[in-house]
Amino acid sequence: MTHPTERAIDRTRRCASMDEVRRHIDALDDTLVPLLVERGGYMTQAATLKPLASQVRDEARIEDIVRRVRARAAAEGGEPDVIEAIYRAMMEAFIAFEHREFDRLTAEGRKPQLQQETAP
Ligand SMILES: C=C(O[C@@H]1C=C(C(=O)O)C=C[C@H]1O)C(=O)O
Repeated sequence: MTHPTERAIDRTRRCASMDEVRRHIDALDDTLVPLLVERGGYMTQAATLKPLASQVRDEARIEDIVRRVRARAAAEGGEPDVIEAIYRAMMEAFIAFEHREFDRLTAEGRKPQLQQETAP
């Protein structure tokens, strides 16, 4: 259980101007974007490992992630509905990227072939 003083919401600084607000937002985006890029790298890995394009979108996994991040948002003093909306939009963008990666890797012949495709 997260200690109340360790919640993310409690790290938000009180600002006296919009300039200050935006400086804090820019600094957080400098942390967030590299993490999102790193997360995207796993879409390429997933595209390599999934044998079928129909496996790129995994509804059960999406709902597991939504459940998990909603709970984490609440524990951090945030809004579960806001975090869910961000995550659903992010995962749609990543699924589209994973489909592009799946197609690219297939075209480049860098995906392991399915058993039935390699059988004589
Ligand atoms: C990375 C995966 O592929 C897709 C992308 C997901 C994500 O962005 O977390 C989740 C589920 C899948 O629809 C996966 O199956 O885990």
